[in-house]
Amino acid sequence: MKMFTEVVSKALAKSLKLEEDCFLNQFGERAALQARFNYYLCCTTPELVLGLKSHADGTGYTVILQDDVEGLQIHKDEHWFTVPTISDALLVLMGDQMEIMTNGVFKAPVHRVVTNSERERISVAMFYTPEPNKEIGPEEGLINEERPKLFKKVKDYGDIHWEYYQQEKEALHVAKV
Ligand SMILES: O=C(O)CCC(=O)C(=O)O
Ligand SMILES: [Fe+2]
Repeated sequence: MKMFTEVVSKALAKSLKLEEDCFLNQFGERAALQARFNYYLCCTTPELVLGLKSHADGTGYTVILQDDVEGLQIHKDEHWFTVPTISDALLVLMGDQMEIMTNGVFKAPVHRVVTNSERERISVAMFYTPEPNKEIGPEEGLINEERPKLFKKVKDYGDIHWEYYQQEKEALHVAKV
């Protein structure tokens, strides 16, 4: 997985015409990679019960492996879109900290998981987060007259995000200029 995050972080940097190690440098040598196994039971009233409430991740980015049962949905333009399941594919979902590092070019999508009455669902989410105590902030190359600096430097943003998540609040405004 470490190798995977290196490849992805470099590709993301190159796609924005930035120096390829810039995000890896922000994540730091001791960047954290934590896995969570999610098990969603069948639910007889899926219209009433969510598997996971709506949120944006506090990570740098999250790598998700889904089984063949749909359930993950992304919020865009006031609609929920179901993410298709593709066998053996890894889904890379931007987290708030990539939104900060890219000065808002990449957005951390709000997402949720719905339940279904016929099949249980399992997913593995790997949370890739900058190393503890390391300051991260917008890449200089993504700040200009048209796109002024949108975010301040922050550290341990994952902890701040968790506090807000518990209270059902979004945390990103804390990092806004
Ligand atoms: O189960 C999924 O597909 C997504 C899980 C998720 O969003 C999370 O664990 O933060
Ligand atoms: Fe998530």
